[in-house]
Amino acid sequence: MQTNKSNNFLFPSLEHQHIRYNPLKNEWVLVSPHRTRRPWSGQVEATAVENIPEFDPTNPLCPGVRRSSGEVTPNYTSTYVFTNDFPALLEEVPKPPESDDPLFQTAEARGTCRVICFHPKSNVYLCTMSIEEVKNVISEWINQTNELGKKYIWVQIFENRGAMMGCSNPHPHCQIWSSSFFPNEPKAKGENQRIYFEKYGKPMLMDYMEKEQQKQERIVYENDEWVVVVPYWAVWPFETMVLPKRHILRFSDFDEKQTHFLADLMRVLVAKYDNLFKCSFPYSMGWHGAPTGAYLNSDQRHWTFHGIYLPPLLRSATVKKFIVGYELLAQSQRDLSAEKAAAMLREQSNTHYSLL
Ligand SMILES: O=C1CCN([C@@H]2O[C@H](COP(=O)(O)O)[C@@H](O)[C@H]2O)C(=O)N1
Repeated sequence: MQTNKSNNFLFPSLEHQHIRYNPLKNEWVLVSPHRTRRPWSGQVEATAVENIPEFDPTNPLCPGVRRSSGEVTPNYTSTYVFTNDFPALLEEVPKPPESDDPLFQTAEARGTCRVICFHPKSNVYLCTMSIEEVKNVISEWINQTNELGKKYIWVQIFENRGAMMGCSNPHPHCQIWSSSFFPNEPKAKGENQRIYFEKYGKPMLMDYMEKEQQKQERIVYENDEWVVVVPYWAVWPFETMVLPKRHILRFSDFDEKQTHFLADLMRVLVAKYDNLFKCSFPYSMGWHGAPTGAYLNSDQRHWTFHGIYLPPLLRSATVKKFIVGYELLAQSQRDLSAEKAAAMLREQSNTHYSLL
């Protein structure tokens, strides 16, 4: 069996097109590194103005301001959680009618949606908050997962950062949507991790993390407890995945060290992202772990808790990748290789440019 090095010599995957397999999703992505030389004459977005005030008396996520529900946001001093006034899921709804037509199936969808404010000030963010303040956010994520996970099989924590991601409010915050049904993305990941575990006897993402540490080709940053890579099968140019060095299934498995070092990693990762193009790097991010609710009493050892960052920027603060055309009709495609994207992020300072 040829070693990876000789394969790279015979087929330098940083130069020639090829497809890469994503074992988590059981999908392939087309990689066309030769295309990075093409001239760019596409759309350019205006960069967001970054003069966010510390307090906005009209922003309902700020302490003391009235929300759409009529409730007044308290003068919170750390994190603050409230039920979304415009939720996509409600807790109590009538069941939809059964159907025996295989082409017209409906099923029940119950849940609850919450908003978590990271900090009382609007002009701070994870990369400029103290590590203790970021640990408060992680502790809130653990609390919410424990509470909502008792009732719902899926608790999706996610953050849309920046207007480019449709974020409707500049105050540092994220959302939680918990549901009575198992959403498509994590359900597919769970199935592929189970198949791998049954075949190889180890959790897929723990094997993957160990091999990425041996290869040292796509690591962006690591500390005592976590490693962040641009995954071998990444789709978005600077997509990253956060992996634990000790096997855990969910937020509820965290110990103090994992909380501390995840806070460290998140501050460094966002600083690197923002340093790349000297802007507040837009992204959607979230966490996937073993399902909860009824699944809490079943064997979920095939799962590995991990984080996903999905940023759209491609070449500058104003040039983004579009998932359109071939990528919607055929399959995902990227030009910049995962290895080059990882090197570009790795080379960035661990300290946010606004603090340098
Ligand atoms: O008074 C308000 C303002 C915003 N919100 C909610 O805050 C959320 C802000 O999150 P986004 O910026 O990701 O859209 C959004 O889902 C919106 O519904 C309230 O629940 N009440």
